[in-house]
Amino acid sequence: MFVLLIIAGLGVVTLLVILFAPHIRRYAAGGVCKSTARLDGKTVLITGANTGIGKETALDLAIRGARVIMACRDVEKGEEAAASIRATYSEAKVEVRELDLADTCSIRAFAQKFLREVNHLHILINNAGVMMCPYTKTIDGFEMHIGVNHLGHFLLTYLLIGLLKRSAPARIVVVSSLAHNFGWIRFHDLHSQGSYNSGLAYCQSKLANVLFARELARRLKGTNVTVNSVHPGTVNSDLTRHSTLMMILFTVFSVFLKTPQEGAQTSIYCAVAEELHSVSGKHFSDCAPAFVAPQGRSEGTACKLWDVSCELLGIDWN
Ligand SMILES: NC(=O)C1=CN([C@@H]2O[C@H](COP(=O)(O)OP(=O)(O)OC[C@H]3O[C@@H](n4cnc5c(N)ncnc54)[C@H](OP(=O)(O)O)[C@@H]3O)[C@@H](O)[C@H]2O)C=CC1
Ligand SMILES: CC1=C(/C=C/C(C)=C/C=C/C(C)=C/C=O)C(C)(C)CCC1
Repeated sequence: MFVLLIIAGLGVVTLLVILFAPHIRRYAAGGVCKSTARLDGKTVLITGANTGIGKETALDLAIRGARVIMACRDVEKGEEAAASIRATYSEAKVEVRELDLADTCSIRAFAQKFLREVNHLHILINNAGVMMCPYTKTIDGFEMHIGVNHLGHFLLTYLLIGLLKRSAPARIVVVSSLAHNFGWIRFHDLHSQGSYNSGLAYCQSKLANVLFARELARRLKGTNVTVNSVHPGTVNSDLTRHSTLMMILFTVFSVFLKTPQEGAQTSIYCAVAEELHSVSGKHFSDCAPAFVAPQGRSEGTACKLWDVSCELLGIDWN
């Protein structure tokens, strides 16, 4: 009897989901960037642009007329993505360059070539990310989440900040997550050598993204280079590739999740919206200002993280 009731309940829920699917989809899609701003003559750099949110961001900004440089660790995958963008929009000015954020030599080589060959950079989107991977270290010995999601982008931004300032007005968008709410910066064990939890390591790195954006905004005051962080929403992308459970959940509940195109809206909004021209150091979700957890608002933590990041990367960024 009990089993029959459960089966009947599940049946009713499934039927309701099917019936209301269009409404659920519309609600799940979240905010849309309504700006029609053109980017002709502007240069954009997007990390992790071969798939998911990064690829959709690249497509949108290319349609607005920008020259879009897609920084990808796998050039072959990057070229496939660029080809599919060109297939959608034949005039897209997209190009692929190799960048592995898990290797500081690759980041330095990328930046060196970039500075030699590209004269302007108006929009930098720090989008690439890994989530819940098994314990791994980057080439330089950093735990993978903090290494790629935070330190890799920190170094990249440091190397390109001069160009961004010279190209001002310029914008930096840091793709963080709601997951920053559940993170702490574990200064005593930043690389999780004592204990490792893949979920918490991801949350720590996403909190680091929020703190980096706020601290960088403070330091960039008066330069006409702004920086904001973003939560894209819960997006059905390859991000779940390291967690079978998340992959199953995201597939089963896909109707409730954003598509990568919907997930790209807030990044696009922060990159182009006219009303944000002088807004800096803020966090956005669904193309609107969003809540930042108390640990993401701590100036002391942001400052300490900045110093620790410089020390780990062997750079002097004041
Ligand atoms: N999907 C979601 O629900 C949410 C996503 N986010 C954030 O959005 C951003 C984009 O994620 P999403 O599009 O969903 O995920 P995807 O997994 O689809 O895309 C991640 C991108 O990052 C790239 N990447 C991973 N490691 C490296 C590296 N070492 N060097 C260079 N590039 C790398 C991937 O390249 P490759 O394909 O070669 O692995 C891929 O292009 C991430 O920062 C993520 O944390 C935040 C909240 C929710
Ligand atoms: C609990 C739960 C879900 C929600 C998952 C969420 C909310 C995931 C958020 C992931 C983020 C924010 C990742 C990147 O930063 C699903 C899948 C709807 C299925 C039903 C159970």
